Amino acid sequence: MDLKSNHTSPVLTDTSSLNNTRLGIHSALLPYAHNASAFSPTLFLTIPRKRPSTLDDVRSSLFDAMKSSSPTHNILTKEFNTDPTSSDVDISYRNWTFKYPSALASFEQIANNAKGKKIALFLDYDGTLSPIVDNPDLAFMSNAMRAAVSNVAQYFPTAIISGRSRDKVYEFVGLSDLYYAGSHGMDIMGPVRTSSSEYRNCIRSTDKQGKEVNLFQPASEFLPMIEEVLESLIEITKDIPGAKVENNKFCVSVHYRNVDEKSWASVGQAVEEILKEYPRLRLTHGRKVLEVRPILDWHKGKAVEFLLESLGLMDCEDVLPIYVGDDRTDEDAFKVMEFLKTLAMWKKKNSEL
Ligand SMILES: O=P(O)(O)OC[C@H]1O[C@H](O[C@H]2O[C@H](CO)[C@@H](O)[C@H](O)[C@H]2O)[C@H](O)[C@@H](O)[C@@H]1O
Repeated sequence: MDLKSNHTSPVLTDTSSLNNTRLGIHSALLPYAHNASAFSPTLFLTIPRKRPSTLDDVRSSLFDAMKSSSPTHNILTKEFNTDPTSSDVDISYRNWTFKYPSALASFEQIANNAKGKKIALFLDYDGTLSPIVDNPDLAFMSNAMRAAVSNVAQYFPTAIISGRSRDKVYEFVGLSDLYYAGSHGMDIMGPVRTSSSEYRNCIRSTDKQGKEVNLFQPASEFLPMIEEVLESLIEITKDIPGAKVENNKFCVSVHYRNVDEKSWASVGQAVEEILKEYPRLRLTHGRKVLEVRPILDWHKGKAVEFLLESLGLMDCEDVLPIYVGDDRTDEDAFKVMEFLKTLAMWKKKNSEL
């Protein structure tokens, strides 16, 4: 998978005027380009987006999305502490856990698969390293967790991939031996590649310890826009009790965890209202949070690819990347994991022919 020529600028997929959503196909199959116009439309999957007929449709679909991305505590804890055959376990959830069993319960199998392989570890922060708490500013990780991460980083390259700003997540984790990607991968501090295939758009920088690093910020041109939208979001939500706007540098989080459920729709409407003025920004959902980010073909999965490439681990058959995450935004990284696994199996099969 060659990322050499890729990192000039991830594509802008401004689809607002097209009334459809384009999903970039896997980067192994397509080169990035400076701008959207350089992309062949055939390189995208085009998924028609249902046109809502009334304003109420818009409101209720956003509200449904806010509810569905905020699963109840009940569902979240079932897997860990109740009898999975108990009658109140939701069948579709049970089917889901059957298809995707807990990795913790399969630790031995994972360890066996890892034998003889180089592991690269990618960790989400909120809900993975730290517990979910009401106040995002107080989502501290425990000392035991910090020690575990520090320990694992002595053995394997380890990176934190978070929706938070890179500085904030570094402040929480406080470990210098790791790589950090903030803003859902749009702000990566990674290793300097020793090979000749330097990324064109990386900025050579130094980390807090003075070590040379590569900084990759594919959304840097959006910074003024994000700062502007941040101010507007703070203003428009200021009278909704419990709503909280968080500056994540290249994206903005609008939290509704502490908002009365009756007012969730007001939060959604306020955000949509502001976004009408910004067709180059889009909305994604996390755990009781709406996230505003640039319309870039860049996410946590791309950040994982970028770091693997930077570490010189992308084309190696003996590499086992592991990603641990709990949120919708981590799905992008899970898809990359799946793809890399398929690619490795395909390569192995071909080499045996
Ligand atoms: O990618 P992550 O590291 O998982 O970050 C995703 C978002 O996490 C934070 O919000 C979530 O955790 C908060 C603290 O537990 C919780 O109060 C909130 O409801 C959750 O959505 C963070 O505050 C966001 O900015 C991140 O985007």
